[in-house]
Amino acid sequence: MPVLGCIADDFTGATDLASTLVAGGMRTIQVIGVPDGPLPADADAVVVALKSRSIAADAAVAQSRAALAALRAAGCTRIFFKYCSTFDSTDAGNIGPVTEALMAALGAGFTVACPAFPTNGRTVYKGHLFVGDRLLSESGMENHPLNPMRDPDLVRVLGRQTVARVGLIEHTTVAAGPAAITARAGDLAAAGMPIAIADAISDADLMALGAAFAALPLLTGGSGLALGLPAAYRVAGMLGPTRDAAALAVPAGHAAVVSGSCSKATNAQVAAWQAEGRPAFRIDPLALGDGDALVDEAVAFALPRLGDGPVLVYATDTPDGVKAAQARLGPEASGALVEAALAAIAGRLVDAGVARLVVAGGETSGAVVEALEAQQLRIGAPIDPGVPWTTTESRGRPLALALKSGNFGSTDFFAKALARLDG
Ligand SMILES: Nc1ncnc2c1ncn2[C@@H]1O[C@H](COP(=O)(O)OP(=O)(O)O)[C@@H](O)[C@H]1O
Ligand SMILES: O=C(O)[C@@H](O)C(=O)COP(=O)(O)O
Repeated sequence: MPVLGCIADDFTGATDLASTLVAGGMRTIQVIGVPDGPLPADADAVVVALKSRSIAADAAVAQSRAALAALRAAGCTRIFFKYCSTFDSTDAGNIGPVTEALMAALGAGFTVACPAFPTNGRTVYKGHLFVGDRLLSESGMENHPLNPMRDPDLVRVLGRQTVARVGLIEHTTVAAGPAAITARAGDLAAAGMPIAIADAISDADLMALGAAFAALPLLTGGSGLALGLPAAYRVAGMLGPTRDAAALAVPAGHAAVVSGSCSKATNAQVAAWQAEGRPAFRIDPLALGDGDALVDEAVAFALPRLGDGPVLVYATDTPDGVKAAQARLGPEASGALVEAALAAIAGRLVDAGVARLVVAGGETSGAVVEALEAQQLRIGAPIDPGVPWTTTESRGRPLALALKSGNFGSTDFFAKALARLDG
């Protein structure tokens, strides 16, 4: 019976968390959307992937509550709400509203919020989120198409999204270890702050937070906060021995990359692909909207080339390009239009024999995976930190999928990911 039930607010975030749990020796499955049937009893952890990061807060709350009910029915006694290591949200939510709804449903008197992921350069110090050596608000995330992050002070950011007051567990406390951390949590709860941002600047900090909070009914954060959980559950006698990540059976077939992320990292990855002379087709949002003409053109570009190697279809653009599209179409409408086009293209490529697909971008991955009607992902080894290969079935066909968070991956990620399957 699974111990840990996870609710992820996007699909790349879900595979990131699942990858961490697998690396910690937990048998983990990822399910797409709120499960409507029984969950496998032989998993240690179940990660429910929602596409709830950028939708209305009440819809995100409803979906998260439904996921919680399914996870509790499957026997999970610990719940993890996974959001982005760059705390992607707006003042309307959804991190705060979903956290408060899950706390209420679980009767949780205290929970922690920690997006730190030091391996990928996200650290939290004095409640401020850094990406590499820059504050969140100067990291490129201030230009995100859907949730620009312009305030790096997470106590303030989360406080704007919650009814409850938000406290801080400072680094001096975290560095002092689990006993100091739980004492501080008790003090904050008693002082009327039932949610606290926790500082963490190293994996050792995250291990201490995991050990301190493994018994809480609800944890919230990035995948880094899960680093210490497998060991803590093992110490508590809740888990069997460490398991090796299952080797994936990778299907044969053509390969493609679909990219809708406009992050700095993805822009560099698209540029690196093109600099190697690899085939790439650009989707211009301003040329979409007249039926499926551009979708047809993209498919017509890709199909004859697939026999020679992987093809990239991308809407990825610079902040100025995104601004131009948003000025004409509006931020939400341009995002939705591009997502729908990329999802349709991915579906047609898979129908035409693509069996290995890299998708860049969390919302983009959500749209693509929903269009492919995938229901469960098996998690394999990481390509880069936070991005594993996975396998699934799309309408009866086996499919290898790598869902790349916009901000993750080395510059040569796309080619590297596909080469990894051949190796
Ligand atoms: N050229 C573009 N102009 C406007 N919006 C775009 C463009 N390309 C992609 N988008 C949208 O930007 C959003 C990127 O979000 P996402 O896929 O989650 O990437 P990330 O993982 O970098 O956050 C999606 O909604 C996508 O459709
Ligand atoms: O925590 C992270 O950074 C990722 O797991 C994540 O949530 C990915 O989101 P996107 O950057 O929108 O792909």
